[in-house]
Parts: sequence; C-alpha cells; structure tokens
Amino acid sequence: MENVDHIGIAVRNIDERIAYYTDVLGMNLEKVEEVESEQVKVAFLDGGNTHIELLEPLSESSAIHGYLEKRGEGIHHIALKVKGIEQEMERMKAEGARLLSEQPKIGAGGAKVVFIHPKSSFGVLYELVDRG
Ligand SMILES: C[C@@H](C(=O)O)C(=O)SCCNC(=O)CCNC(=O)[C@H](O)C(C)(C)COP(=O)(O)OP(=O)(O)OC[C@H]1O[C@@H](n2cnc3c(N)ncnc32)[C@H](O)[C@@H]1OP(=O)(O)O
Ligand SMILES: [Co+2]
Repeated sequence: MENVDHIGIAVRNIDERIAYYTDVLGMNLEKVEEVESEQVKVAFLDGGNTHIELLEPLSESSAIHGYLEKRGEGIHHIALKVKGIEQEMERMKAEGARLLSEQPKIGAGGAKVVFIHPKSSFGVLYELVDRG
C-alpha cells in the first residue's frame, strides 16, 4: 500500500455540496467525471497528499444510492493506492480479505479498482486503486 489515495464521501447532489468544500473548507476542485461502471458522478477535491471524492448516484442501481437510502450522506470508503493490484488481490485474499469482485473494475480516471467487503475489514469499506 503506497498511500491513502482518497476518502469517498456519499452526497445526494454534488452541485449542491461542492460549494461547502471549496468556499467553507477551502479545498480546490480538481475534476468532475461520471463513472459508468459504478453508476456514480464523482468530484475530486485536492486534500494535499490525498483527495476527497464526492460521490453522487447516477441511478438506483448505484451502491451510493443504496447507501444514501440506508445511512444518508457521510463518509463512504477509504481508497488505498497500490501497485500491481492483481498481485495485491491474491495476497489479500490469502489473508482472508473478502474482495467484492474477482477482477479489478475501471474506476475514476481509468484506474483499476476493487473493493473489500466491510464485514471482512471491521466495518470500513476499503477500495484498492491502481493508477498504473
Ligand atoms: C468511482 C470509484 C473510484 O473511486 O474510482 C468509486 O469509489 S465507486 C464507489 C461506489 N461503489 C461501491 O461502493 C462498490 C462496492 N460496494 C458494494 O458492493 C456494496 O455497497 C456493499 C459494500 C457490498 C454493501 O452493499 P449491500 O447491498 O450489502 O448493502 P447493505 O446496506 O445490505 O450492507 C451490508 C452490510 O455492510 C455495511 N455497509 C454497507 N456499506 C458500507 C460502507 N460504505 N461502509 C461500511 N459498512 C457498510 C452495512 O452497514 C451492513 O452491515 P450490517 O449488516 O451490520 O448493518
Ligand atoms: Co473511490
């Protein structure tokens, strides 16, 4: 694991929330994009040596939609930057981690990503991110 790549925060509407992060918290907005594979719209804010990722659901099939329904807005996941995600997946599986997909998926910025079930990581949803 190289560093905390980003902290994912679920929001109902990015356009309504972004001003709080830029005007009140003083963060810089770096980019906004839609990630089809996860059915989310995301906004990356510069957090110094990490990022804040705001996530808004694009459809009811989005994991973020379900999260908001059950728990409302708030911290959703912690993303860890790794090199060689496939090897890391094998290593972590051997250590008992419950990965949510057999193969990495394509996440924001075209990165390879995979998630670890929070029930196997003591209540925190972790994402592995390989930016190549
Ligand atoms: C764009 C990309 C990127 O950065 O590149 C992204 O981040 S996309 C980020 C959005 N995509 C994802 O999150 C994909 C991975 N997530 C998933 O597959 C799902 O959200 C699961 C994590 C499997 C949860 O889905 P499920 O339908 O099981 O929801 P559920 O409400 O029944 O939750 C099952 C149990 O997990 C807990 N749980 C659910 N979501 C959680 C979360 N975010 N953090 C911690 N615990 C969580 C619930 O409290 C419940 O525990 P109890 O039974 O004790 O109440
Ligand atoms: Co993420």
